[in-house]
Amino acid sequence: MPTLKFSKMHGLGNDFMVIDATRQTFDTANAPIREWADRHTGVGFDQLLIVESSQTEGVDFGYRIFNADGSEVEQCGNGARCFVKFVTEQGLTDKQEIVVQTAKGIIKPRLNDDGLVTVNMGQPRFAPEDVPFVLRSGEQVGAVSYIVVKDLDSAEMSLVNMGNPHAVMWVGNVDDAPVESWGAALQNHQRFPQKVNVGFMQVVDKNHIKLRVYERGAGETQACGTGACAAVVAGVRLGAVASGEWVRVVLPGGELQISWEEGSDVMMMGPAVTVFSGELTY
Ligand SMILES: N[C@@H](CCC[C@H](N)C(=O)O)C(=O)O
Repeated sequence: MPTLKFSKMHGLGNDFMVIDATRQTFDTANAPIREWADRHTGVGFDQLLIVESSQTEGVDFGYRIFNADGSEVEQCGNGARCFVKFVTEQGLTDKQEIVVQTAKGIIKPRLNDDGLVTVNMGQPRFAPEDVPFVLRSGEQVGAVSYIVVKDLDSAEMSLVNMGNPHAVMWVGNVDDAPVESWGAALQNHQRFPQKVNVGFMQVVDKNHIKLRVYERGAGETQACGTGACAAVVAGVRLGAVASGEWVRVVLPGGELQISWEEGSDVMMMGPAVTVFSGELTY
């Protein structure tokens, strides 16, 4: 039976099992990811992160990400911060800023002197088919009738791709937003054949938003880094959030700082924590 060393990490409560595939053999095809993700009988995590070597000039590492349901995804913001902390703590690099290849492009996480991590998350994409769209009153989204949202009779969702797909809805109060029901229904809506991460954003002021995210392949998480980036991008485009300034994004698990202006890369800053390291056989 193969044995595997791993670390358990989290970024604002969005938790990860992190595997170093540069110094041990790891075959994702045979990995029981769903079993490991189980919070009662496994390690328990929202995403599995795999650190790989890179053969590409100027790129330090490869980074693969799997959701708790076993699906492979393109990007993970909280994971990127844990990634840089992991490769530093494990002695895989002594660089403060590393260049990482993900399934959808390059990201550049940097470990700051104060222990926080800043990540250049690259540019958001707005494909022509990703223009904001409106669900009208009475439209059926999965099993959920749309009329429920307060006194609104329609809601616009901004579709922002941060490498992975996000739909961001601007709501009056995140505390009573229908995150579970709407998140699950929208995620499986025919409009999103690849499924989607659904964010519920409350704008407190131009430099402060609150956010809850129902993640593709994991359900509602304590925090979603790419979701926070997508929400700030959506907020800037809607004129509700400050452009080119740090915006506080308060999630159930804590706080991130995100900054973006049209035409620029999205910057994210926040913590990354190692919980424990272990070894398992499978
Ligand atoms: N928690 C993540 C996002 C992980 C991937 C996402 N669930 C997807 O399927 O796209 C983050 O911090 O960005």
